[in-house]
Amino acid sequence: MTVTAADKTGARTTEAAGVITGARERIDALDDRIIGLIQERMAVSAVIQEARITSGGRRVNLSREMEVLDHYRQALGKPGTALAMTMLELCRGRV
Ligand SMILES: O=C(O)C(=O)C[C@]1(C(=O)O)C=C[C@@H](O)C=C1
Repeated sequence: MTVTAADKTGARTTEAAGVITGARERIDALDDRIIGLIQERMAVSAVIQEARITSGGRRVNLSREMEVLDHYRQALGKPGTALAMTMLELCRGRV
């Protein structure tokens, strides 16, 4: 059995299926860029943590994490805080 564009997108018309397919391609490209930026952030965060640990400090700096969480919350609202917490976990591991 053939799977049509409408089946794949959930649209009920070929016009809507075309819009959705095009927009999904843009989302996939955006997600690739977001993932790349997250990986870049992880690398920069690792440099900071390594410098602090090598100097005798701790991996985690809670006051800075509060600033990061507040930044995301101000930009994206409450879900922004959850997103920032996941980002911080990716960058410094679980605490
Ligand atoms: O800014 C720092 O001091 C960092 O170590 C970076 C970072 C972050 O990824 O934003 C990671 C761990 C710290 O607990 C706080 C923030």
